Amino acid sequence: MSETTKNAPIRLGGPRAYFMWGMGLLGYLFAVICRSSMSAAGIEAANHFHTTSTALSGFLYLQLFVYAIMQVPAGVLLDRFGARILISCGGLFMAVGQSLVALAPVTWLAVVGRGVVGMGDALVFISVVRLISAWFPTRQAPLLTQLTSVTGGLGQIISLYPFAWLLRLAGWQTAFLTAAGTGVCVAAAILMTVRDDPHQSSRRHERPEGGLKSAVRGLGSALHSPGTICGFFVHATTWFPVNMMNQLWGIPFLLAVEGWSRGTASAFLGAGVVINMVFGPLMGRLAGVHPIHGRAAVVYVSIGAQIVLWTILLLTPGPHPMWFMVLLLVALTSGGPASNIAMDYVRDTNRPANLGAATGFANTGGFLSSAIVFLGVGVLLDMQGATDPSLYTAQAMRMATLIQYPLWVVGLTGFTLMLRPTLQAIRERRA
Ligand SMILES: NCCCC[C@H](N)C(=O)NCC(=O)O
Repeated sequence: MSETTKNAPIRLGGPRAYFMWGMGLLGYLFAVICRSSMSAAGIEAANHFHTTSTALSGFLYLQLFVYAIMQVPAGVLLDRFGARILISCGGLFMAVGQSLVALAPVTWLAVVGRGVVGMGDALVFISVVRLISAWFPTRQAPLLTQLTSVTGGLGQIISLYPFAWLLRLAGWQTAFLTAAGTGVCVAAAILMTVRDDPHQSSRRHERPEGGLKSAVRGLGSALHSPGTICGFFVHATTWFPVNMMNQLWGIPFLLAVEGWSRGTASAFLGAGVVINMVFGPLMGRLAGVHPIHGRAAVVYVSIGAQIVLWTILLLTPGPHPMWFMVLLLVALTSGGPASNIAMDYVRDTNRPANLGAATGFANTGGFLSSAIVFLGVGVLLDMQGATDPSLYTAQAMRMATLIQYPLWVVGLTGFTLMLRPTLQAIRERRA
């Protein structure tokens, strides 16, 4: 590289930055397609493995579990090897996982395949967030993070329509092997084109001194930063209610408490995708322009609205008027984009060398709280004798969803305690 190029001022946020982000986004879109492909396969999956839909939900748990426990190691690896390597490896892992699902002669091998998909998936989102921090100015990064989340979410639509269509037309193996082949192409494209940092002179990640040990020490420093813990609480407190409704308990709740049909309940929850598209860019812009008061306001308003509307819902008899249910959906959906503000607190309070570990840690928050709620609702239903869906009464469902309140109390307390030192750190850094 010539001296001139080396000394040329680096332009953050220019066309090259958008290209790098676009490639990362491609990796994330593929990750979302893979994670939702099994549920999109629906009845075909049950038929293919000669099993029940309930047993198939085990696939979802495993994938989520692997994703969650991999976040911190993935973050440490991200600091060591960089986003380019991690997203590419993520794509390859997912390709291997999808191939196992395609070819598995027995169900347990497909379960392993889904675990491998979860492992690959875990490497991608935090790596794209890391690419954004490297390539865009601080003020623009929150918007790009939100756009990643919204655009990547479209992967679910790709699974539900083109992928499900291919599955019905060409069969199980062809559909899952096509997904696997796509993963290999995506990984190769990212490996060949992405550069982790505009300051690097080649595509090779300039590894920090001290090997993996020093990357693990970086995790220690990341945990000492108030913004990392603040981000963890933001992620843990904003997102679990909408995740609980979308992933598992929304339909049974709406059937039991509101007396809706399955079709109406699915359409209602599906409308959240559109609301998300509005909230994501709005919150991203606000979080970039008003890092001190704007971000905190979004978090408090989102959690506050969710608590108030859930409380009204649980204290008043159903069916509730549609305008009220729409308000509830808007409040619930705001939790998804609000959870991304976690990444903004992390980014603005950590050294670039520890950013992967810090982001990985914060990103476990919502997965941990979601896991507690997924399981807690089931346990509380069982304790009331509602052991199968035919026994889910409105009263049992209302009682079971009370599990959210202790999480809100812990999360809000943690966020409020960590907010002041986090804002102090942001102010100092910007001064
Ligand atoms: N539709 C909104 C989803 C919120 C995304 C969430 N903050 C998150 O952590 N995503 C990680 C991922 O891998 O998707």
